Amino acid sequence: MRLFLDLFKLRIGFAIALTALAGSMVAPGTAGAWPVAIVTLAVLFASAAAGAFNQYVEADLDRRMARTRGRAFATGRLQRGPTWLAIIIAMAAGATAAAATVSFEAALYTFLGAFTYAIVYTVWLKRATWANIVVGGLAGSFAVLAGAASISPEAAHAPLPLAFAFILFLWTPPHFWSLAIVHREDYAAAGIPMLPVVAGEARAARAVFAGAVALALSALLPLALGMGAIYAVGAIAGGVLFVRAAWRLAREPSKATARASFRASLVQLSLLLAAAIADRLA
Ligand code: HEM
Ligand SMILES: CC(C)=CCC/C(C)=C/CC/C(C)=C/COP(=O)(O)OP(=O)(O)O
Repeated sequence: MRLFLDLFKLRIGFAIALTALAGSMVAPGTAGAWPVAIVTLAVLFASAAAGAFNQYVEADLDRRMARTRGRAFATGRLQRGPTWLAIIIAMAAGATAAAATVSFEAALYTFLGAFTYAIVYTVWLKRATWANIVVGGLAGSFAVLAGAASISPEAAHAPLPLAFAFILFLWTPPHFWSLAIVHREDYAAAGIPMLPVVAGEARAARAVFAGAVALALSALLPLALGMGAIYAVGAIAGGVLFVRAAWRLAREPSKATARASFRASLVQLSLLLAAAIADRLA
């Protein structure tokens, strides 16, 4: 069970699936429960495939980092080879095909989300530039658009889904840079140019703070586009929480303040997505 959760990064998968569900809820129009359920599950499976692919490709890196040393491909508990590659590709293809039964756009964005994480971020950018995560953040944006496309092809490009896609894009860098400060030595040892490694802890901490402020402000944008009071409470509470944690990190960069900022990013996103869904159900 533990192996399964870790191999497919299922906790992250559930967050991505919740993101897609929120995308479908804020999209204009209504559809049956089926298309929404199919696309939400397709995003979960596509994310699982991309997460397993990431570990398949990074077995060498994972062995050099304390946090990831115990992963199945890194320890050799699972053998790298054609069988696992086939399973991973089949999962991604199956997820994209399932989304295609709903609409071309739903399939396109599900595919692009997994492709951005698995290929653009993991293979092309992660080892090459500190901006890896800025581009990689588009993966979360695609989850929003995939969810919105479960309502109708045009719904994915309506103002509210686009606003939430933008919010996810802004969310990812301060989310990840907080954690990268905690594990800076790990990334340095593995030779990965994450921001705290190339720019130092203090500048990375200031970037987290600036990112959290931009995020908290952008989270207000949906209020101008029709979201109501329930969303306002979740977006403002989450924003205040994350900005406060990021401020403490910027003032006093340390592993403890960075860990608190990472946790605050997860609470902020959960509050924002849950509030968006509740607002639409109310
Ligand atoms: C390319 C962009 C991203 C990067 C590089 C990134 C990086 C990370 C890392 C390194 C962890 C540590 C978890 C582990 O040990 O596996 C993590 C945790 C987490 N991330 Fe992200 N993340 C990204 C995007 C996202 C997105 C878009 C979401 C959700 C919408 C998300 C949700 C989460 C959650 C829920 C956790 C906690 C999981 C746990 O406790 O195991 N992340 N992230
Ligand atoms: C629409 C759709 C299917 C979207 C899926 C996108 C997705 C799963 C994004 C998550 C990105 C992520 C968990 C990165 C982990 O970083 P890392 O792999 O560098 O972390 P590590 O050091 O723990 O391996």
